[in-house]
Amino acid sequence: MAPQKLLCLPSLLLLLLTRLLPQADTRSFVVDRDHDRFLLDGAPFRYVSGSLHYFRVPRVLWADRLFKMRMSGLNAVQFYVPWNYHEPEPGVYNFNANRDLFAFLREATLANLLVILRPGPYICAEWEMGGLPAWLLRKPKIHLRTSDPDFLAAVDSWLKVLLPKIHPWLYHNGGNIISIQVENEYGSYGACDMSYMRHLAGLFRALLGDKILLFTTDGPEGLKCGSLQGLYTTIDFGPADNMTKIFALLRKYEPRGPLVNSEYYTGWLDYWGQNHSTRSVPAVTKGLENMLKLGASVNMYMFHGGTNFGYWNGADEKGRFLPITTSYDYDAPISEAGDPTPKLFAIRNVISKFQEVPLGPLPPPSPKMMLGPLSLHLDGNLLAFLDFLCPQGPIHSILPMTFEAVNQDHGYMLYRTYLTHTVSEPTQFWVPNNGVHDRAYVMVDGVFQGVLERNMKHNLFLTGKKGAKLDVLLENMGRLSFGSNSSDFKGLLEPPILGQTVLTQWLMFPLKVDNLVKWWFPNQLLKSSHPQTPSGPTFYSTTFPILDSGGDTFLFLPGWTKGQVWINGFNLGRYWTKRGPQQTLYVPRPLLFPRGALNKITLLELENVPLQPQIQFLDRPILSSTMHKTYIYSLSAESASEPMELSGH
Ligand SMILES: CCCCNC(=S)N1C[C@H](O)[C@@H](O)[C@@H](O)[C@H]1CO
Repeated sequence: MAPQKLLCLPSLLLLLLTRLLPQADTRSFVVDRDHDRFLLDGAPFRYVSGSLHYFRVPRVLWADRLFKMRMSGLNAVQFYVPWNYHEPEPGVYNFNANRDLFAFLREATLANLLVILRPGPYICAEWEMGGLPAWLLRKPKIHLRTSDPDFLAAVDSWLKVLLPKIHPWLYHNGGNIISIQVENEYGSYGACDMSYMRHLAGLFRALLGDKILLFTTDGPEGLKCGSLQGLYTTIDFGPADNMTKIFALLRKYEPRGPLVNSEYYTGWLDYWGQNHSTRSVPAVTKGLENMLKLGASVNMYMFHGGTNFGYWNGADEKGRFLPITTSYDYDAPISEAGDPTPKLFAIRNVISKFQEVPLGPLPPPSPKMMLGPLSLHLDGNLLAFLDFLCPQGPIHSILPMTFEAVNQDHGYMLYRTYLTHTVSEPTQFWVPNNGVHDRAYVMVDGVFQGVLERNMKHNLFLTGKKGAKLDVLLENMGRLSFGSNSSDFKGLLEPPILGQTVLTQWLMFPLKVDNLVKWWFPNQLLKSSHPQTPSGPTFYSTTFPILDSGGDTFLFLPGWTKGQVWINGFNLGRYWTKRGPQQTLYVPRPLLFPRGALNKITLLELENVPLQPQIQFLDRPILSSTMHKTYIYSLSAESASEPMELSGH
């Protein structure tokens, strides 16, 4: 509990606590270089930690997840602080509700977990732009993660708000934060700008004082540019890596002091369109045991992955642009739905060989709910709602502008132009220099024509009369979170070409889809909207009650193609049934209204809907299959029976 909170306790309890708790002035967490170990309050200490990202778990579930981590035998929790989650606009800060970092710190204290904090400012984490706010790119020439004055000015302004708030939570001040990481795997970034790292180290030291342990984390190949005199050097690697070789390399940078693996990978991330990643239990536990035998301190990345709700997923570029999936299950010891897995029990068993594990059972898996199939009704094509999606009206420019140039950070923007001449023969429509960032849904006079995608060869041929409306809906699939030295601008980065004609004179409509879905569909519009053929960007919805007490559930969208889902106004994230490997979206029980009230689900389908626009809620996730067929799970009392194949899709 933060020190200032102690003061509101009844005086007798306060007196008792101050007798029991080590006094702030005797609290310490230091490196003992004589014996290659940490000391906590003067006693030898080794942390066995796990990563849990509060920004990927609804606040109401934080205590549950942290309790399970403690019961697994962990004595610390490690997490990042995403800058873009807390400063949505320059100078505007949000530490409320699901973004209440300090409530999470309190929950970690109550779970008797120490904290290893990683405030970046860059965090990677498969998070949108690696945690950096997209508004930085409103200065297009900014050089991220360097001593570029524009970048440093924004970093200083943010850290001068965040770090003073963190100060009271430092362990020696009575809080639970034992160490703080500066930047993140800086050695993996091409810039290698040491004045930037020195600037950060100086700022952290100035704002946090000289007692807190500051450290860096890098992969083996990044130690040269990622480590810095005065910051304790730690490393990250996974079960398949050669621990002996890597720790020997680390010793070149930290000849004395405890060995630390700050990210021991228990699983791995998933990309849309790639196979689901897993790491085997024996491999993970063997590597963990070997490190603990060496006396190393270890943080398991991830211990609980959670979900990339909304538009928060990031992306990687490995030959081509690869957006991260909505699920961040990570094949972690605690599943995306918060359930203990066999991997957790195996890890708990290893930890018990080295230190006390709390007595008592792990909570069982949470209750799960099945529901449906539910039929959705057509609300109307996206274009029918344009005035409500862009109430301030369009921005005009001869050439198309990026999302960042019109202050639109996430989601969708509509680009509109008019044909200056009739195109009677099918004519190729394309964007030079791979300029579609990231997916474009093309319509002529409201009729869906097809899709263009970043890094993908798409041939799209159009016809249209002079004066016809050419609409291009651009989807931002999430900004690069790793590696790229260049900024990941979104939108139409080049003017599209139709045949031999460069198309100019564009209207840009930044779309506030969440506001429309969250607050209201204009009911009078629903009656008057003339639902065209249900293809292209289209809204569907329905309402439904849950049965008995309900439970966690997994939204299954058989036959749908790709889009976004909201439940009771909460942006659940992206689905891409057609591409996989994720086929279901995790729906935490607290998002649903109790029995007797009606829940509302809204879909924005971007391409094509199934012949029967139905959805289902299953009692289990499907994270590793690319469905080329349409399945409907026949409902049965005990659980989803084998899927019944309906039709090819
Ligand atoms: C495929 C390259 C991914 C780069 N990220 C790597 S190596 N990782 C290290 C990084 O520090 C962490 O934030 C996570 O991003 C993790 C992968 O889950």
